[in-house]
Amino acid sequence: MSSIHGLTDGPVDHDRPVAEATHITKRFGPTVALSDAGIVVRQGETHALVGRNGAGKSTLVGILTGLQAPDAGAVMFDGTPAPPLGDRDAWRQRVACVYQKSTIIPDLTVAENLFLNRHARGRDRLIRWPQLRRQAEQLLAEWAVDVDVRRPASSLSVEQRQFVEIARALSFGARFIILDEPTAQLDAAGISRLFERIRALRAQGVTFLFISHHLQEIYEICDQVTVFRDARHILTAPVADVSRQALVTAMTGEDVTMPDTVHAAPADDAPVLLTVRELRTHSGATLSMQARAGEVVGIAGGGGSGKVEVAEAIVGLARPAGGTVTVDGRVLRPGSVPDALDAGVGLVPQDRHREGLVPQLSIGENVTMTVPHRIGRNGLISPARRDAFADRTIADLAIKASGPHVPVAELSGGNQQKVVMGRALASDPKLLVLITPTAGVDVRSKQTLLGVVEEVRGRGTTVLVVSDELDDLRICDRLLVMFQGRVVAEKPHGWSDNELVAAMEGVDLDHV
Ligand SMILES: Nc1ncnc2c1ncn2[C@@H]1O[C@H](COP(=O)(O)OP(=O)(O)OP(=O)(O)O)[C@@H](O)[C@H]1O
Repeated sequence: MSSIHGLTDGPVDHDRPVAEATHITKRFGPTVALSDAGIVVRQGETHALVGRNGAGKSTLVGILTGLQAPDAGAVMFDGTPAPPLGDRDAWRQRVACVYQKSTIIPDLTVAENLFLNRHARGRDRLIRWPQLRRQAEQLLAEWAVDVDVRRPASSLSVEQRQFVEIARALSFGARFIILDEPTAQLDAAGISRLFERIRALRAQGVTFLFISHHLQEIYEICDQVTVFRDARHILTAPVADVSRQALVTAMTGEDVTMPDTVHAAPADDAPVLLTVRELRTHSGATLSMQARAGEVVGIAGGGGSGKVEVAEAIVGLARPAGGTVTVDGRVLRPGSVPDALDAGVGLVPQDRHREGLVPQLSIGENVTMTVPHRIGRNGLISPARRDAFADRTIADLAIKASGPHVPVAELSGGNQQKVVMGRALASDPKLLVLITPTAGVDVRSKQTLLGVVEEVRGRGTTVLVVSDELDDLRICDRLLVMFQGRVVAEKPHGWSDNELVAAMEGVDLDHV
């Protein structure tokens, strides 16, 4: 196995480029994902890469990590040309990317994941388990990661998994780490712990490329920012020199001012559409609530609050331990998504990779999957009607794609999320349940998606927004704030960000 390295010898040289990609062009069929674009990341900095969905960020990451070859251009590490694509070990010593989607193997222990394919073996070629475990413990201790290496990787929280992946990258010798939307699934406390870790490693000379759609995070943790737009490099500058407005303008190419959300509350006499009675999840979270037609209700809460579990129980993604859900007078069959869909529920699940989409199928097939009756008759689907339906979705949600036939797998992450939303809306649902709907979605697209909510509620749809994102929650008429499995506060529209954040952390500002 390779030895466990200490950190870079000598002082950090802030002028030294650790990674450089120059004049990169990359095409996928007719799509130009990168056009003569590039980036220079210097030692010890935390460099933000931002851009709208489909701007080319993930494509650049694929090229910087040697998973994809550019059609033109070059990659250098520490001033020397990148290794050949096939030499994975050499790439691993230079760069690693921690993705939103885990790359560790759930059925293996943490120790096995850390030393996958570099097991300590004796002369008899047998794996030395005690030695392997000790090495894993030593490695995590070196990077101050407090995780029991005997645990199966599947039992790690997102935060622990990311720390393990960072430690694994460092153990290969890489001192340049790409974090691809690392905060997307973390709560506020998890984000501050991640940032502390980044700061500590940066002080030791580790360089980060940080991809995020949360611009405030970039101001908090990054020194430099690079903006890509439509496959091109637009600017690179110190974060301190770029205002938020200038950043958004660079990303969108237009001078945009964020409109104030117009808030239209539902009529007082609107009928109750959703009743959740003593719903109990297997993890012990409980919820009782009602929502009226046209009402937008938020279920807010941090990680471990139980908000996602109760939402999944409402829509049938998880079987509840008890309680009932009634939609427009119909009691839903517990744990049955088909029954919920049939009763008029539209759903944006938390994990689009697992529950959301069939990646090999086209946009058209995905958005019309739950509404075959809308695009055909007697079991025969009309491709023309399907295309027309999908074209409308593409236009309404500003999905960046050349047409309805494009397989969803070829879309950027944020655009995939919009397809999930399109599918949820396809049935004109009576109840729309959105679980962290804007994860991975760029600033402008967020406005589009949240604008759609405003529109459907105008047509009488009840919307449940399940999130810890203040932007998502701001559109709600009222919020139920969950903490440790219980609703601890209810807030009518007009709450302050501070009181909401405090309530999500379990602190009631009225009583401190
Ligand atoms: N394997 C592929 N096949 C075809 N097109 C692709 C493929 N991967 C990416 N693209 C296209 O390349 C363009 C850039 O996509 P990329 O994933 O790099 O964007 P991104 O900036 O990471 O977006 P997001 O913020 O949504 O993740 C998009 O138009 C996308 O549809």
